[in-house]
Amino acid sequence: MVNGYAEVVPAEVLDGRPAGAGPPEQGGSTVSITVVGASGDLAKKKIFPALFALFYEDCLPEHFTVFGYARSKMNDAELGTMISRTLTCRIDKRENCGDKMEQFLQRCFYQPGQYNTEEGFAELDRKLKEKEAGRIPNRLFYLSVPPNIFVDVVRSASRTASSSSGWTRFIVEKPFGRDSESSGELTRSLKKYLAEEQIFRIDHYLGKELVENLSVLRFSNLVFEPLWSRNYIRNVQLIFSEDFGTEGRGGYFDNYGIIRDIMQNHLLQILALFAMETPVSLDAEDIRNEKVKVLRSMRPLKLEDVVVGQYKGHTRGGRSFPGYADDPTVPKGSVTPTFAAAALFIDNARWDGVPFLMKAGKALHTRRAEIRVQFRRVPGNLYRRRSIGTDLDTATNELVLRVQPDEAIYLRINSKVPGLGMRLDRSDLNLLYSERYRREIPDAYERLLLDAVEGEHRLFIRSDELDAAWAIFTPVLRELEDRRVAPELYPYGSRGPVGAHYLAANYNVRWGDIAGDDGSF
Ligand SMILES: NC(=O)C1=CN([C@@H]2O[C@H](COP(=O)(O)OP(=O)(O)OC[C@H]3O[C@@H](n4cnc5c(N)ncnc54)[C@H](OP(=O)(O)O)[C@@H]3O)[C@@H](O)[C@H]2O)C=CC1
Ligand SMILES: O=C1O[C@H](COP(=O)(O)O)[C@@H](O)[C@H](O)[C@H]1O
Repeated sequence: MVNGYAEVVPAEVLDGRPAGAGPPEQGGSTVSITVVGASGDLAKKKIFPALFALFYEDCLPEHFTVFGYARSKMNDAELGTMISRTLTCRIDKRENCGDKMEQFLQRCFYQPGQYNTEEGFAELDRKLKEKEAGRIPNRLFYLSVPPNIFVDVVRSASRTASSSSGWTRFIVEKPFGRDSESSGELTRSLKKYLAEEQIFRIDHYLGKELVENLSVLRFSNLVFEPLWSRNYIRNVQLIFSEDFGTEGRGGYFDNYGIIRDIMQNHLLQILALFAMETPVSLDAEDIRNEKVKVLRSMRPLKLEDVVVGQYKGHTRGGRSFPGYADDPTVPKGSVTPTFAAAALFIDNARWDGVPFLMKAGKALHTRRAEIRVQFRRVPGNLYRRRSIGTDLDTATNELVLRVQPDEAIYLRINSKVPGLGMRLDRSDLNLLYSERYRREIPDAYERLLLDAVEGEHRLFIRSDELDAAWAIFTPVLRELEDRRVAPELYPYGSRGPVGAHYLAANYNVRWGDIAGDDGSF
């Protein structure tokens, strides 16, 4: 698929273009990107800066326009001022930075309007046409608004501001519902107005460099793929932690909790890429078909395989850190988890019996996201008694993909300590990105926005993937809520509830992120 033109889609909606229109002539087209909810946090923090970075790198088409759309009263100049505060150039690309920002801001415009009526979008359509100036119009809408407004925006924008002869696409932000039912309802509502090919459900973890590299590592290195199964892998750990709480987002968060916020999407997407079979090709549908298969092979998560926690206030070094429940936007007595650990299983031939452990939490001691693969022990290890302070029988190889911060891939091995004796210790074969690659790593939103402009769906979630993902988590979420399971309290800035260790121990696992420096368990 090139630029989204070779897809098989219903004739009338064909990505917003009339059937048989064929690809637009080179140079004869334009792309308009409308950020709906332009006054909001995500737009300021991520979307406008990512669009600028793409512009700086000459990745946007020659003719493009950016529109901000929201209810807030603003004019073009005020939008420009708001955006300019958020723009930065990459450290290695400082030359002409100011000029580039100016050129970018000249392409940014604002249209105020409501989300649930068509007037604002009709006015937007009029302005877009003016900017498109007779070129083939392609339009991308980024829904950066709270989820209860998604369908209103799609209804109004698709009816009044769709492209007449080019493509029209919508990027939809998470959350995609709260459970199987509400997610299904959202999908059905979106599909009243859009074809699946027009919908780009974003999971920004799929745009992270290390997550992209996961498939490259697996499928282009002979040394890994043969080991990638229950025969050699003891367990897989997917770990997410943040060293700050829900500050300012408690109102949103309380309705979702950490399982929906991080596990059901970011960690599960990584798991699917990690565990899928080799796709037929790198085409979006081939990759997504494999992800769906692996997700459908997973057992629904059981309550006994979940531990939940919630952070409480803590004072350290004379500084006080508030508890989750201290947030005035959080309802009194909330049992919403800000931490969860879970053991998941894939019932297929490759992964039968291998625990996939997930751990995600806010207000922990560190900010980190990583995948840890612990291999089985070496049978009949000749060197088991030659180590320095480590039992080599249990200190097995571990492959770590550190998604952030300090992106790295390292393999923990046992190695001989130089000298005349025969002593072994643990060392890392380490690919540290900042040492190997001297360029700044693009933000995930840059890659994903570029893919959406190019019509590439590979890193976006298909509706059947979403259904399969919710099927794994919905029963346990319902049970946690029906029973009002009390979360284990943990101090702000700690390593989280001890229950997570007992859960791992049930499967004979120790969390890799808390094992001794020598890797011993
Ligand atoms: N912020 C983040 O870090 C992340 C956000 N997301 C998702 O991205 C989307 C946008 O997030 P974020 O920018 O934080 O959201 P905001 O709460 O900042 O909302 C974005 C804009 O939507 C409008 N808005 C807010 N609340 C309402 C309401 N109740 N009714 C109508 N309009 C409203 C406001 O614009 P105006 O009043 O001008 O119309 C606001 O500026 C959400 O779906 C969120 O879940 C996903 C990952 C991370
Ligand atoms: O989707 C979300 O992600 C962020 C973490 O993203 P990162 O790229 O900064 O790791 C998280 O803070 C937020 O709660 C969640 O909604």
